[in-house]
Amino acid sequence: MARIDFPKDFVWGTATASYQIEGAWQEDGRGPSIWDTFSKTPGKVFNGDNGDVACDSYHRYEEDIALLKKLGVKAYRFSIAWPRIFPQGTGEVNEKGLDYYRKVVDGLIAAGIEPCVTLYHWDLPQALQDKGGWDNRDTIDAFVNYSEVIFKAFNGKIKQWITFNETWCVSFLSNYLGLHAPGNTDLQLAVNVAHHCMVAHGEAVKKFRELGIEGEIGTTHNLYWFEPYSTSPEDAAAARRNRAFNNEWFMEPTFKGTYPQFLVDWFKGKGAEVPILPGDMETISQKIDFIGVNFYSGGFGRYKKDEGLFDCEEVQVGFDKTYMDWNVYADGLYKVLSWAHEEYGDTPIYITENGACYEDVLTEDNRVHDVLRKEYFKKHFIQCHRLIESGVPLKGYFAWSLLDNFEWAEGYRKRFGIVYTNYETLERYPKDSYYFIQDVIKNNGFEA
Ligand SMILES: CO[C@H](O)c1c[n+]2c([nH]1)[C@H](O)[C@@H](O)[C@H](O)[C@H]2CO
Repeated sequence: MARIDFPKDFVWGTATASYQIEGAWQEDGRGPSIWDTFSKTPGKVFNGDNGDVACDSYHRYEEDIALLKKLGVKAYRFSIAWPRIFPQGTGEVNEKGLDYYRKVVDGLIAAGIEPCVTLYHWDLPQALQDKGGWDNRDTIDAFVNYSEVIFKAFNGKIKQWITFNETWCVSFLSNYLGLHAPGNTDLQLAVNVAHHCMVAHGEAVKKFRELGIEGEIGTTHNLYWFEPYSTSPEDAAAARRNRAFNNEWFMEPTFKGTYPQFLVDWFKGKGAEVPILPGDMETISQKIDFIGVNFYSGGFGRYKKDEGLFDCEEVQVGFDKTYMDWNVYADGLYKVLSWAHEEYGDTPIYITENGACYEDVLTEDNRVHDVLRKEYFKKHFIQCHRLIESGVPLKGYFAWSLLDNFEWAEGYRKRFGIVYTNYETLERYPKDSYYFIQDVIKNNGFEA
């Protein structure tokens, strides 16, 4: 058995998001978000599930903080619900909304846990969507206004700031594939949304710097490792398009201030062009202090004419699968972050999400023996260690997720938590994976 030891300043954490855990959807002045609308649109979410109650963390946040403290994490990543702060997206600040997050942040700090806050994890105020949402450039200013209120309210308390969670999901998953809120299926619209979200990210970074807010700011992109099935040029080109759709389309603007030209041309051929205004690319590529990467899986693809958006079909090569039918491809984590480091330089990296969904069974004595999830984490921790040993500036890891929670279009049937949530009683029960991670954090390593 080989000993795997992490640097003493390595940040172990877990992650959640507002709409997925808070519930209290109409409490204390919260306005409706696009996920309230989408989840209550018949056929959009499994079983008609919605976030009205979720894990009720709005009322049970102290239980969550106690679980985090017992777990031994150094940091906790959560998101702030814009509709709690500005029920109509802009206008007057809803102080009661801010009060909730003041209690969470103060509770975390009292427990010795660093709050790491995502400003936008998909719950756009519906009132802004009614005016075009991210397709409307006015939403950029609304986001900066909202961000400024949060920056000022928590300056000195929150030290790690993430502007957006997964602009790929906000744009292509939600506005081209139509699987997430608001559920559009238009490529040009999705390209507009992606661009405007990245401009909004850059404008928020500028505001953060202008205000002299303490701490570090970055953004989180979901990176997917995707390789050609064969060495044929057709497979290589097809796989590169598919990978770039997820990775380069967002990382290039963020770090190089340009879009990958081969994909710009490809989208142009599909009738979609990027609505760049003068100054946009400089704004998007504002220097950031870290990059958050969400990694779950990867795969192989080959050329197949007229298959999907990129003439590319995924090829099954025998990976084990999670309950989301995602490949368990831990080496992909090493490959994608090595690639990102090589391509985009030495900006510190945090894995802001990594985890797995399996069919969990709660035993009579309220235990969950989630062997497969433990194995998933162990495999990915080893790859984290390989990355650190290889000189990649990997500074921390946030397990997704602290709790079983509202898994978007999959509703509550898909569980990612290291803590089991009983949705009838809202009781929380740590799973075996929780105790595994607790031990890894305590020893800052493990026997591989
Ligand atoms: C392809 O996976 C994505 O990177 C991804 C996976 N996940 C995410 N993004 C979101 O950030 C979370 O809100 C989800 O709950 C979580 C699990 O589905």
